[in-house]
Amino acid sequence: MSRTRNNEHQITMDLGDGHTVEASNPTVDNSRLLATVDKTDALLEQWQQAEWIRPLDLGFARLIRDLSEEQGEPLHPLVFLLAALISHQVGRGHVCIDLATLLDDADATLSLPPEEPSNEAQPRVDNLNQAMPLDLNHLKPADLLARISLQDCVSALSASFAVSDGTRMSPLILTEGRLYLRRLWRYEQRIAEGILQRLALPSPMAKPDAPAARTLSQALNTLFAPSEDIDYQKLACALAARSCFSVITGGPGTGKTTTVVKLLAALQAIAGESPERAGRKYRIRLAAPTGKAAARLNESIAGAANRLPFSELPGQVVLDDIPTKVTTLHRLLGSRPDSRKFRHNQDNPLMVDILVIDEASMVDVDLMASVFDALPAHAQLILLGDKDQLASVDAGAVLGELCQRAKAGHYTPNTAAWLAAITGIQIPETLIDTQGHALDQAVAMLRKSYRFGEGSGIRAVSEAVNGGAVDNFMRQKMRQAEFDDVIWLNGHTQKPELESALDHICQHAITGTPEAFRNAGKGRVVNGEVLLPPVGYRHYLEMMRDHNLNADSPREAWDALALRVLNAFNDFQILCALRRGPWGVEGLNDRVAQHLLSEKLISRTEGWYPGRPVLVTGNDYNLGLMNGDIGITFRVPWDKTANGDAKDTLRVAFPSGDSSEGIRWISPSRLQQLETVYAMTVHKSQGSEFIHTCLVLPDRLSPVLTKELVYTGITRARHWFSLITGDAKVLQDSVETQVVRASGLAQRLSED
Ligand SMILES: Nc1ncnc2c1ncn2[C@@H]1O[C@H](COP(=O)(O)OP(=O)(O)OP(=O)(O)O)[C@@H](O)[C@H]1O
Repeated sequence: MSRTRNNEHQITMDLGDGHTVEASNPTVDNSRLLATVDKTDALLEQWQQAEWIRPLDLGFARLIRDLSEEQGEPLHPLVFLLAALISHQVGRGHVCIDLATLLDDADATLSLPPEEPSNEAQPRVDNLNQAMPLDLNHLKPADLLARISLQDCVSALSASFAVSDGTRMSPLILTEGRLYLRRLWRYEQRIAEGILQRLALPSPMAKPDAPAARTLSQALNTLFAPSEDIDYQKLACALAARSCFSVITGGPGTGKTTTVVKLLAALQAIAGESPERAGRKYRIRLAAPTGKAAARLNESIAGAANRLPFSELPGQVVLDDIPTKVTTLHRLLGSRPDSRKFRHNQDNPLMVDILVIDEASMVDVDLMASVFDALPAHAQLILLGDKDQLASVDAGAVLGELCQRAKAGHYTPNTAAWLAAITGIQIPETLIDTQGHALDQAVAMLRKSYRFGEGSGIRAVSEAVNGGAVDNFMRQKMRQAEFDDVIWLNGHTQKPELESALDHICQHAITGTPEAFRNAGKGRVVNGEVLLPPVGYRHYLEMMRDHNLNADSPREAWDALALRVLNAFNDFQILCALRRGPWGVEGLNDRVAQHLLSEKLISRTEGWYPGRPVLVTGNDYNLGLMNGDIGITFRVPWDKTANGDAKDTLRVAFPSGDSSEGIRWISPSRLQQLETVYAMTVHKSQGSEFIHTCLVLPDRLSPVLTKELVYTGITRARHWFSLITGDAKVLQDSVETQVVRASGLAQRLSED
């Protein structure tokens, strides 16, 4: 098979059987490529060689073909194609293919051809070049599907043995114009059932004069001081207390943790007052999708619980009634090595009355379905998260979908009246909708940020990004360092020269460039806390170098040093949109290491060396390490030579992860899945927070560059944020691109 390029818009493809077809021209009939499965297979083989689709995608289509043939039913070529495409889409995070959207704009829906390598699952341009050295132009999906109608797809799929509407076993499911892999369709179904079942449970607080409702009202009035403004935290507590399923969403620092702690106190007050429970409090568990997110919630929840006015609450609530230990979801559900199945499921449910999941935007459909499987039918589920963040790495965007209508409220007049009775707050007319769905009544949005002060650029810029436009005024303020906490380091240069821009990033990584911030970052006070100016990696490396511990020092002293260094490493983090290329994690990790070496802050750049920071990239249950954990390599004098003298050896220090201040020291040779982490992808940074983040945007647009990615990158910064761009235009172009993951969950839930 060969391809020749005729002109900008036309490619002739020789299928090797005397047929040629022309591509990229909608007037040309390409349906011959869909004439037989072999022809479609030949085309997909091309796409696979060019790394447009994965071997897995083509393999899946072939498996469907073989299964059909075994049934004596040859597969329709269109079904063969769609089987490969649904597998491709699932690899990109979609739960299904919406056929109408696909036919409307196949290239955009499938992100084919890939503009740029975007993540692990997508091709490398260098590989692409090797695989297709002569001609990178392929017949595109849009060309192939130009004359295919929705009816063609539905007819071919419906007639296939491999496809059903779910009422019989089949590997593919077609429902309401959406094509699913059976597995994902089941996940979505289990999630929808779990939510709808809980939304339908009658609430003992439904009537404002019911005893439980009166206790709730009393508890909320104790927990929340009267306020002139609408207190959305109090409203969120009321809504979430009333329903067996609820979502509380809000941006950084809007008080999700503060609110949930008060909510749990109110629920325990209700349990304490309830005659049926005879004083028995609820069994509550707290979980987060990653170890890092769990550790962060651990830290903040204990503080918030300590501030509760226990003595004034009804129901004799005490501090011990509020759990402060947060576990990872995998640990909670009882993950088993080498198995997708968890120990807790319908047959062995969790012993829990209330489960709170923080950072729920990171939970994919697979894991969320497992949560519903493991929850007893009566158990209340509360999801917390920021709906505007990047969706989960794997398929689905559960939180985003559940919160699609959150901003506009859609509370029914009944809900509004109930809220007024319980909280004394009249919600704005704009949030009331006589047609509100059951789910809307259980979703609360926190609308005020308490973490960032009025002058905060992190707040202003992240809100602008969320709104889809960083306007001239905002860009100018970033360039001129007019915000207290944000700078755009090379914002004055539209398209900086590559080498100097990359060196600029490395210099910034060493010092944090405090002088570029307003007042050189000095004298900032946030919520009563005096902040230190921003720092870079020099800070933690000098802390490591300047210690005076030796072989006689107790292990606790080494632990304390490691903890200080790990905390200091958290003071700065480069975040990249891309993994590969000079602007990506791989290129920048190497380059930053070279700069640190030339500054004599590290001793080498390859292999293991003191100061090397590493990110764990897969769960290791034997070592107790979770994907996302960060460790730092130390030289420690703990081994002995043959004659008993102290001998230096390398160990990687990880926080113990159990909310204690302990450290786990692990020998580098035992660590399997990890990478150096001077630079980290924004995807990997989800659930983490750093004092100062530097977001690096590359010199051209790629499919990963979206509003959600930029928003997530900015909101990882607690106190300081810096931006470096390879092309100033990429900022706005990214912000104008939004991720829409195909899924049917929202529709299923609106059909209640
Ligand atoms: N109603 C409030 N009044 C004053 N300060 C508040 C209020 N709610 C929260 N805060 C403060 O704002 C900060 C952020 O609150 P919290 O940690 O609860 O927010 P969050 O939404 O969970 O943050 P994150 O983005 O880290 O998940 C904390 O210092 C908290 O004490």
